[in-house]
Amino acid sequence: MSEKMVAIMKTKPEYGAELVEVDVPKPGPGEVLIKVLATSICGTDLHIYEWNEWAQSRIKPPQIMGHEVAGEVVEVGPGVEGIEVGDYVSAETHIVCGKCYACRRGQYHVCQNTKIFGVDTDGVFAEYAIIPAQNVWKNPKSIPPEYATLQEPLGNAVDTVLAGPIAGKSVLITGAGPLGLLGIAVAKASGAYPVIVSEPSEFRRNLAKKVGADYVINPFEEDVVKEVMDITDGNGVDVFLEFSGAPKALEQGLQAVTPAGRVSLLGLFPGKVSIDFNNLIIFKALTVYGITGRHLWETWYTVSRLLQSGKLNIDPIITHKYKGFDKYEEAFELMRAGKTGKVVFMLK
Ligand SMILES: NC(=O)C1=CN([C@@H]2O[C@H](COP(=O)(O)OP(=O)(O)OC[C@H]3O[C@@H](n4cnc5c(N)ncnc54)[C@H](O)[C@@H]3O)[C@@H](O)[C@H]2O)C=CC1
Ligand SMILES: CC(=O)[C@H](N)C(=O)O
Ligand SMILES: [Zn+2]
Ligand SMILES: [Zn+2]
Repeated sequence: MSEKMVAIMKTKPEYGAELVEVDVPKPGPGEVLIKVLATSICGTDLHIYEWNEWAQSRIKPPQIMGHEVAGEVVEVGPGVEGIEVGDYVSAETHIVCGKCYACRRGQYHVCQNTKIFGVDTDGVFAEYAIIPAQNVWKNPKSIPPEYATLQEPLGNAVDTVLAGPIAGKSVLITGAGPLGLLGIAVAKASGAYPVIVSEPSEFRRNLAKKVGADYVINPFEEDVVKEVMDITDGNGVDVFLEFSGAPKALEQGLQAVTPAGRVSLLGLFPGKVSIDFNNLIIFKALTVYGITGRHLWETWYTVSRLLQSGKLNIDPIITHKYKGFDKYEEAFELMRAGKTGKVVFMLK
């Protein structure tokens, strides 16, 4: 193994990133070193690349980017047990403390001391990467690296879709970005029908149909609520899954969900949102879930088994696969333009 490696690094507190050559890191106590086989871009990486307000408040350059990964363990640090050189792994991004009130209640996804690797530490957009041993997830060889790297965002989609009963339920999904597209795949694999998707981008509405959406709506040109009512004989949908972070979509979904229906909210809104709570939530007796991260480790088992079942139609979602990191600027610009589903860097 060479002592140097290539990495995509946020080198400066400004727009963009650089492809740099750095030392291959050594795993410390409780850490493993992996050779990266595949890694994929998350919307959060785009925020860091664009250097938006949130990124400026959280990221401390210089720092290697990226947090979605599949790789092979090449070195194990002192004190690590149960992980061997050669293991094929992915990683949970939330580094949790195990000591806080949330962790002690088993609610690790809302650990009050969460650190996120690739956000608060060096990440995985590199030939090799350090992963805390407590965050390592072992993959079966049957899951190819380009799927295995998507397990982390698939976990967000699984927690959103499967927060309540879904088989045989009518569903509205607002937002068919990478996460909404994964949500469509999970909903269809889980027996939902019809799955109605509201998405302003034609490119992404077409992707939604390829993934299995039964109906697609352009919210900028059609009346979402009317379309949903027409499709559901005036009843509304049983389940509303919000993946856009658009306040208008939230309001439309709350109007379109049937009384006593279920709502899962994953999308992050640009700021405070004004909602008619009395008429859209309380008098409709809705069950509303806030979704963040992944339940550890239950969600990872669900994601892995869904992938192994072969029922998740995620091939159309992987719209761009790059060999190595050389075209990383093109990848980020295409993502920024909304012209992608998931973008994967293959390093095998
Ligand atoms: N809660 C959590 O743990 C996490 C939340 N997120 C959030 O989930 C959301 C989805 O993530 P990505 O797919 O990566 O985001 P994205 O920004 O790529 O996709 C959002 C989609 O919503 C669409 N959209 C915009 N306005 C709309 C409207 N009025 N109606 C319907 N669709 C509309 C956009 O065209 C876009 O395709 C984002 O807000 C992201 O910040 C992402 C990761 C974790
Ligand atoms: C911050 C992230 O983007 C990450 N995917 C998460 O689930 O927290
Ligand atoms: Zn992410
Ligand atoms: Zn904790």
